[in-house]
Amino acid sequence: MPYLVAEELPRETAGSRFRALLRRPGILRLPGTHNGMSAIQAKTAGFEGLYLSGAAMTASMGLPDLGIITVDEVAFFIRQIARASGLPLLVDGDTGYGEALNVMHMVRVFEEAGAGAVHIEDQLLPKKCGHLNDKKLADAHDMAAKVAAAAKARRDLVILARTDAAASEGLDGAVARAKLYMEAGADAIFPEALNTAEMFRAFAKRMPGVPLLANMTEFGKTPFFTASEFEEMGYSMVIWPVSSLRVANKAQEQLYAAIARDGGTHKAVDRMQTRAELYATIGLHDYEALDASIVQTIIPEGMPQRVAGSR
Ligand SMILES: C[C@](O)(C(=O)O)[C@H](CC(=O)O)C(=O)O
Repeated sequence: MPYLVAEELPRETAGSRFRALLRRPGILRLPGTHNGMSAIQAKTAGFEGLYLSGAAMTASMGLPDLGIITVDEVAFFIRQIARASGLPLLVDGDTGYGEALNVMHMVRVFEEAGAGAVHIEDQLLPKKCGHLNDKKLADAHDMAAKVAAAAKARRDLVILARTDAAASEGLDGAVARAKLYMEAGADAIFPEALNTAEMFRAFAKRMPGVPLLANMTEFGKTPFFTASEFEEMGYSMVIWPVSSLRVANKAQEQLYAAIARDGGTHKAVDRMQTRAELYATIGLHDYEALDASIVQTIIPEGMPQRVAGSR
């Protein structure tokens, strides 16, 4: 049903619904959804929580993932995904868009926009995809201050601290940072760009009792593991951050090439979501039925009728 009907809206905040998912047994599977449409499609496939990737969001805007977009631009994406799906969403908060006060502002804006969780990372700007080389790391205590600021600003939002330290400081450095960030108030840890099963296992073993997130991004440093394999290695959440956008982008690229080549879309039609499928996905008829029911029922009697042309 449309998000417009109050009684259809979730009563609990997105943060507490995200926590509830996290408390359940089994790994929490969070596919990346780069807009409202993909969020609906992921929900239809059975997912109960979603991920909003900085890489996918910026790429969909035709921009690189260097931390150059703004909090309000991200809020626009959060709102459409939360609204269209009604599901709790983990949002990529990059480096928090600045220092402590900026992080607090980000947390408030994201939470008000409908996010259930956020992750912030210990890179310096311009930040990079965690699977690239030569990342510049923030001082661990400066990052801990950001985590503390985030924890102070949130109501229910789940705070994940991401550490990009494994590449430059090794597993010991990543573990030491993760422990510091937990002491500063993080709820969970995202160890970025681990590259072997041994590394994933060793990290989890050294962080007992701490919810951990695994990033199954393609074309990066992490070899392919399934959700069950990550669970077995000690992880409580897994994201496939950019996959939906990668697939959509490839399909679009082929479409434009087909129009340029064939002078029309006629050869691409069998690869399109049909009009009927599109309307069914967004629930057009539910919105129309809602409008019809309101127009039918809400006609106050005894109200003076406006005569056409009168003011
Ligand atoms: C998780 C990530 O931060 C993202 O923006 O989704 C990226 C994903 C990617 O670039 O593949 C990352 O730094 O891993």
